[in-house]
Amino acid sequence: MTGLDVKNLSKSFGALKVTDDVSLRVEPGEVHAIIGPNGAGKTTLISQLSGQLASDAGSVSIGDRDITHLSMPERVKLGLARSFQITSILPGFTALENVALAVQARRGSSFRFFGNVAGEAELNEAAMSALAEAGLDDRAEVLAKSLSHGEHRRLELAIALATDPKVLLLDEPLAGVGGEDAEAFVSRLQTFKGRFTMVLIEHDMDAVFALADRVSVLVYGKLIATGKPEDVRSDPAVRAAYLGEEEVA
Ligand SMILES: Nc1ncnc2c1ncn2[C@@H]1O[C@H](COP(=O)(O)OP(=O)(O)OP(=O)(O)O)[C@@H](O)[C@H]1O
Repeated sequence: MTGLDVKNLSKSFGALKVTDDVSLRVEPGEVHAIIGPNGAGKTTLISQLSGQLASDAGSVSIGDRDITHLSMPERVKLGLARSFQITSILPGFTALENVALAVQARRGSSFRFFGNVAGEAELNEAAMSALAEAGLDDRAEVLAKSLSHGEHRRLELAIALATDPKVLLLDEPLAGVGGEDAEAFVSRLQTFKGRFTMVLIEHDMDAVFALADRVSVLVYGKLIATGKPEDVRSDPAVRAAYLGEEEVA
């Protein structure tokens, strides 16, 4: 199992310091949630971890490998996957074809377009297994553009799983997913616990408290607390800065 080490990471947009000297150790196998009010810098931080956004300062390591200067595809090959923006879904292709492309990308084979991909039984088998893990195998032949919002989310998860992640970055997986679908999605994510490390950004506090081993709280780009969910929930500084605000709302 592989952990993630984040040291003194910062990013500014113009005069706005969006992440400010963030240091964080995500233990191997842990589900680590990052919570915080709107605009706190959570998505920016995930983008810095995934390599979509270059940091102004600081370092990121996966296991003992420093990946600070690696591109996103290089990070994916080392096992750091981001759902849900790792690959944009191709609406005119089936769920299976979308996942098959991710399998192919992981294997580092050149980006051959369809015809070849659909014909490769072994590739399809790996893609089907990722689809099944995301609960979407019965929709394998459906065009991505015909999937519901909840199914899209599951397709994005399947695409991330197809890269065989060691560390999975989940950026608001429940956004726009409601009710029973959300509960089913949380249960699905729970089945991945212990298989790989997860960093989760999520506004749905029920999901956070159901999934996270530890929680870090980001406010105005700074981490103000890290700890077990129950400790963070009762931390006065956190309540004042964030959770209290939700209750008032
Ligand atoms: N590319 C960019 N250029 C300029 N400002 C940006 C850019 N990306 C983000 N910001 C600003 O940085 C701040 C943090 O944004 P970010 O999306 O990281 O926050 P967040 O915690 O994920 O918010 P939310 O919970 O609302 O998704 C915001 O004020 C946002 O407007």
